[in-house]
Amino acid sequence: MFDAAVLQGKRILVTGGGTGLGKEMAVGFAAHGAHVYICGRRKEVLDLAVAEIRERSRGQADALIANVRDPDSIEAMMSAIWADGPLTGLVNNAGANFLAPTESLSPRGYEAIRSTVMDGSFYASVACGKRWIAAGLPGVIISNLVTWVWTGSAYVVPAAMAKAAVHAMTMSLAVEWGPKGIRVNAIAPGPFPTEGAWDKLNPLAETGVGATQADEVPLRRFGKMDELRNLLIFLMSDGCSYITGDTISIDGGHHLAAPSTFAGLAKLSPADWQRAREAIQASVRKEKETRSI
Ligand SMILES: CCCCCCCCC/C=C/C(=O)SCCNC(=O)CCNC(=O)[C@H](O)C(C)(C)COP(=O)(O)OP(=O)(O)OC[C@H]1O[C@@H](n2cnc3c(N)ncnc32)[C@H](O)[C@@H]1OP(=O)(O)O
Ligand SMILES: NC(=O)C1=CN([C@@H]2O[C@H](COP(=O)(O)OP(=O)(O)OC[C@H]3O[C@@H](n4cnc5c(N)ncnc54)[C@H](OP(=O)(O)O)[C@@H]3O)[C@@H](O)[C@H]2O)C=CC1
Repeated sequence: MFDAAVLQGKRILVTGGGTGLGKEMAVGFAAHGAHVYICGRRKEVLDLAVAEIRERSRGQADALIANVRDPDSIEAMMSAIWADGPLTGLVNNAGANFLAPTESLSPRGYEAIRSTVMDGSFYASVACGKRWIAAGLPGVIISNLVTWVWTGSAYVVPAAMAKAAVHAMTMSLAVEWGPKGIRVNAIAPGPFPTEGAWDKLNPLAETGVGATQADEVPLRRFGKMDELRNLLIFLMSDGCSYITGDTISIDGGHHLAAPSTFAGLAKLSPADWQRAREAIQASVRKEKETRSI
């Protein structure tokens, strides 16, 4: 879909790029000419991921250990990267989440998710942004959100709240940093099964509902990693130079068919629809009989 050199010369950090969606994005960036950096909290996982990214992309990849919940750890990572040259792009991808009834969450449980998603995205964005601004360089920030920024979601309330905060950051920084040549966008994926997410969000047969079910997606399937890569490569490329401040869904229409909509009516037969129509019309007739004008 893209020229193999479309990201030549780019230097892109993907937080949480040692696993799941972040690793898949990193493969796409590196295969299209970028030097990718990934970070996370597990050295062995990162080392294996770097080897895999290099092999699958035939491109350049390096890893740094960093905890996005800790601003000092982010600063140390950025200093180490900048010592070899400035980044051109950042993907705020590191995330944390688990299913839990909200009334059961302790302050520490809430804090673990909020600090990873909201604080981590803020600290990493500012660490890059201040360096780009000081050097008069352009830059691109993309945050990996979820469609809950529009719909919310029960049983994952801290994650929905924190992602919504990063959605607000995206719109706000796009305006503040636009005049400095920094584009700030986000993506809102629907279900792309990964071990990390499914372990936390679909741990039992009984937890397989709506959010993690392919048959609730209008396109009737999960997302594919190539589809995710195509969007990320485009958003990161110079060809995307007039898009900023946007959060783009990539979910097969999932959030538009959310449980809060009438999506479940897909199961009605033509005979059911006929009975529904008769019932509605009967109600309208009854109301009409009592109209005064
Ligand atoms: C549209 C559809 C798209 C389809 C669906 C896809 C949706 C995508 C949206 C987002 C998805 C993701 O981010 S998926 C990414 C999933 N990957 C991850 O989560 C990786 C990172 N996760 C982690 O680091 C850990 O899992 C996490 C627990 C969050 C933090 O680890 P820590 O070591 O910091 O924390 P711990 O000390 O273990 O725990 C901190 C507190 O949290 C509490 N806690 C931990 N697990 C708990 C649980 N299950 N229920 C209640 N409370 C829990 C503990 O009791 C502690 O509180 P006290 O008892 O008070 O001390
Ligand atoms: N899979 C899906 O269907 C969807 C996923 N998303 C988003 O995609 C992103 C990736 O999720 P996914 O790949 O599925 O899940 P993973 O669990 O595989 O990815 C999460 C990554 O974040 C890293 N991470 C977590 N906490 C920290 C931290 N404090 N500092 C540094 N790195 C950290 C983890 O590494 P480590 O633990 O080693 O630090 C891990 O590599 C998340 O933001 C998620 O919300 C959005 C919508 C749908």
